[in-house]
Amino acid sequence: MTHLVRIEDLVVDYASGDGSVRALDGAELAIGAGETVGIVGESGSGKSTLGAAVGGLLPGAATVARGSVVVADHEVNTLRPNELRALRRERLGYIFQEPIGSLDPTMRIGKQVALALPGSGRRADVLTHLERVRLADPARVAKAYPHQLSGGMAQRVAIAMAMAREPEILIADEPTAALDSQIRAEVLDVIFTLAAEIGTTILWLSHDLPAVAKRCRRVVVMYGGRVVESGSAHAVLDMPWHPYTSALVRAVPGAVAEGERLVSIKGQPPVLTGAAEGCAFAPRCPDALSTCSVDRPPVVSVHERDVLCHLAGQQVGVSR
Ligand SMILES: Nc1ncnc2c1ncn2[C@@H]1O[C@H](COP(=O)(O)OP(=O)(O)OP(=O)(O)O)[C@@H](O)[C@H]1O
Repeated sequence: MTHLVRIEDLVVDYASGDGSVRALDGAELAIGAGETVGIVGESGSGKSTLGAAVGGLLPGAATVARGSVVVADHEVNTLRPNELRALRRERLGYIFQEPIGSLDPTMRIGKQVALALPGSGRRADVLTHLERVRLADPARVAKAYPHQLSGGMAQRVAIAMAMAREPEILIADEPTAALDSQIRAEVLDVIFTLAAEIGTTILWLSHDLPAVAKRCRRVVVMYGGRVVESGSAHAVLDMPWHPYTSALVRAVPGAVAEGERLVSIKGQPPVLTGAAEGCAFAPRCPDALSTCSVDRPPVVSVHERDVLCHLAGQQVGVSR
């Protein structure tokens, strides 16, 4: 299988006041065309950094210390600025958490959508694109300024713009986190339906495990800047092999039967300043062996699932 996105041994550091923070610590990921992928993990696990790295959108404070990001056969880290802009324009779409912030406050919506379209962006095309994201009264929306829209409407406009050129890959960084729960499902429906119609691959960075299980074929679990488990969303979330995935699943309300206590993951996720010595999850892992805090775990691949755990070989076929 040729991969649309291939990330190998990616290490990204952020310069900060007290030194540097390692956000990605040897992340590995390969994604095929047309996949729907949910990337999950606690805050600080590196999801946003990974998503930004795919489009060469890392902020100025970030340095790629090692590794490669190949998107549609282009090594993103070595592209010239104009090549990178072309890659983003032609092949990538981004949706962020704060829809209003991603729109220009001084420009009417219609004009902004027209600018996102290929060619001259005629009025009829603008209205068609606003209809595609199921906005009622597109003519009125086109005349509005961003501050006149609700959060859900603004996110639909942002989706229309991100999908205007029918991108090969859509990177959606917690696109519904700022919305009410009912609107969330509607916005996710719009994203996933449109992407399926166009054939766009989705990379959805999310905290919402049940929604990922429902909508994505594949799940990627991140911890301490590495992908610790990936595979079919149903298989991984129904029967996690990595102790971290297992803890994450048990921390979801609804994952436990009525009357049972919700298990929170004890301890805090790490803030790395360099390479983790062993497994970054070892200090919080109930099953850690002595080797876990000193040796970095290798990737174990079994039944189309990749697991980064010293125990993985023993977990095959075993529900945790
Ligand atoms: N601009 C920045 N400057 C310094 N450190 C940063 C910056 N952006 C991210 N980090 C740090 O890098 C690590 C990974 O952050 P990242 O935002 O990629 O994680 P995340 O999983 O997306 O978190 P969240 O779910 O909260 O968005 C964290 O320790 C974070 O504090």
